[in-house]
Amino acid sequence: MLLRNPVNTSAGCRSKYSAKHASRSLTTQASQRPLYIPNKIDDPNYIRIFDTTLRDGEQSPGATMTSQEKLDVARQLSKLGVDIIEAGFPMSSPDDFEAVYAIAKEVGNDVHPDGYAPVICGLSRTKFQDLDRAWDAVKYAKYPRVHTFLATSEIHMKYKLKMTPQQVIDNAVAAVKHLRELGCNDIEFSPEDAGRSDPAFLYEVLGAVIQAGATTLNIPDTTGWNLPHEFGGLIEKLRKNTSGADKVIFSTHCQNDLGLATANSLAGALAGARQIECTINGIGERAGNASLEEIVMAIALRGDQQMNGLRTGIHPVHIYPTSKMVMDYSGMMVQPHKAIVGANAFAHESGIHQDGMLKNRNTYEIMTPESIGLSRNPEDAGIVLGKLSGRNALGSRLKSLGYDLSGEELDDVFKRFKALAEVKKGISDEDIVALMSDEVHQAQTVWELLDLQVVCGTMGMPTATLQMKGPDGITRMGVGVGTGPVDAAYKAVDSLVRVEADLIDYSVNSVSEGIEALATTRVVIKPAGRLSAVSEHASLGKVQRSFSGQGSHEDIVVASARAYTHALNKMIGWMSSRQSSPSSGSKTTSTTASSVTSTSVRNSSRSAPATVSGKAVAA
Ligand SMILES: CC(=O)SCCNC(=O)CCNC(=O)[C@H](O)C(C)(C)COP(=O)(O)OP(=O)(O)OC[C@H]1O[C@@H](n2cnc3c(N)ncnc32)[C@H](O)[C@@H]1OP(=O)(O)O
Ligand SMILES: CC(C)C(=O)C(=O)O
Ligand SMILES: [Mg+2]
Repeated sequence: MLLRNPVNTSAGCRSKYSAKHASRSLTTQASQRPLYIPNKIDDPNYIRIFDTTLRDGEQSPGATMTSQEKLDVARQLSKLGVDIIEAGFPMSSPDDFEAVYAIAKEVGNDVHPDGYAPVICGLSRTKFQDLDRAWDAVKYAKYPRVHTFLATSEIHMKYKLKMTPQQVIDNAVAAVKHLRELGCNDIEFSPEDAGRSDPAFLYEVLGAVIQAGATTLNIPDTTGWNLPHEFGGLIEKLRKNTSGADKVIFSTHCQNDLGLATANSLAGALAGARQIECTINGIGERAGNASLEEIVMAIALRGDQQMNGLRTGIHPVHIYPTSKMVMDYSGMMVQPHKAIVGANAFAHESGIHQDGMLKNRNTYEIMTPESIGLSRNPEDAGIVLGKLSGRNALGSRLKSLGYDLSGEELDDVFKRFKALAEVKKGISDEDIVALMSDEVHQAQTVWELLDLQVVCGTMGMPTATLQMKGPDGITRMGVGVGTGPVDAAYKAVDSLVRVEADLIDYSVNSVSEGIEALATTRVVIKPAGRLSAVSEHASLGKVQRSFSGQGSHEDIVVASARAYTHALNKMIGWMSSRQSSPSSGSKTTSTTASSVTSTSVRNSSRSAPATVSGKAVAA
């Protein structure tokens, strides 16, 4: 239940959904928002953005939000600058009534310094009881609106409503008149399933509701059936043939069943619609609705050139924080390649694109991430290193990590980078640093893992027993008890090898498919202790020391133990070379390949969660 007098949050208050960057060029659009008059807009190029995330968006299966969450989203939509917030369907439940009511009272009266306050709208069937409830929920807003609808397609009238076309006209007109009698002067009417309705019948229904007092006519393509030219054509025909069309605003409401919701909405706007109904992240019934961020950015970026100067009052810099909030609250995560707000929308993985991005960001980005409120490290240009990356991208990342390489040196690291990227999906900075360490010291076999047996399950602590051949050629047996099977195996290795190491990174990839897939495990370790982590290299200067190891096996624990042993061997080899080098002096630890049995074991990161393809698992 919501408080009747919710605390008003100040516009300047920062939360985790606040935009970190301001976009100069794109925010100025919003400053000339025309004065709100329900049935007309003084600027012929101005498109009203009607956000229905809290109504149609909430109709996405599983996306219901609490009334408190709806209020938070409404506040955020007001920051974003949407013209109309459809806050819910008040008749649907007491909780939804309360949410719409609270949003109307608070957000609907939060007048911004430029005079803007969002219109707060509630949806209603044509039944008087619903209409009364909707009006009661919104009427305290500065600009209240009720949106009523009735289906007009043959199939809906006949099978769903069981009404004749004349009954549909009569009910629609009665609903609009009833709203007028209640004192509502901002009335939206939707002929549901207009996209599959007979246009001639639509002229009749729409003409009748205009006469009864409707101010906005919303044309829903309820089943996402229309193609862009078809939907644009429908808007054009309706504007031309409906009596009184010039006295109202036409609106689009496009569902996304064929993935055409954004294209259809823009086609509608080009044909004269001046309100677009959409949702954050495109959530909504079935395949969703037209996505607000796509529409707004298409108009912001191409409105001048391709849409005769169309514009909106949205502040794009709040798009990303709003998208994130809606994902968090609704539980509906967008796919990585979702336009504008997907995780990959500003990421570049292939070498040719990365090279272009490093030379000029306009080569592959049509907007900046900052313009939609997404912060990105300015140095990395969204570059994600992987199997398809090239030398320029790797060189640039190395540079940002402190290694200035070119020519043969870069070629060398690049070869090993490609080999690693074949088996590991995400290449982290730790991996790159380890590759550099690998270059300055290649592994030699000091300790060899011969056999490993792990006992684990829900009864008792996981225990590992193993056999390893040491630097002296003698085979020894080690035992370890750990929090998980991998931890136990590492403790067993430690019990024999006895060097101080911190585990920095652990990852597992399966390199073949199926239940018997081969697991490739990769670990990155560094010598424990501050001094031993850095040394000088003739051509590279100061080099951060870390050592990677890789191991493959059908058994993930064996693969992990092999990887760890491999990394330890590299580290031991490096330590012994430091000890024998006259320049290494006091920086080296006392541990060498020949003294490994006398040093104590410390591994501060061992209990940290390890990752399997990016997800946390107990090692
Ligand atoms: C295209 C759209 O997105 S439309 C909006 C869809 N959103 C929702 O439905 C969410 C909210 N809905 C609800 O909570 C419930 O459906 C309620 C409270 C509105 C109605 O619940 P109930 O009274 O139990 O009816 P129920 O949902 O089972 O059936 C809908 C009834 O409304 C009728 N109806 C459908 N649309 C309309 C309309 N626009 N105007 C009048 N009646 C309508 C149907 O014909 C059906 O009537 P019947 O009971 O005589 O057969
Ligand atoms: C209520 C109406 C506008 C709707 O959501 C639809 O037809 O898709
Ligand atoms: Mg809809």
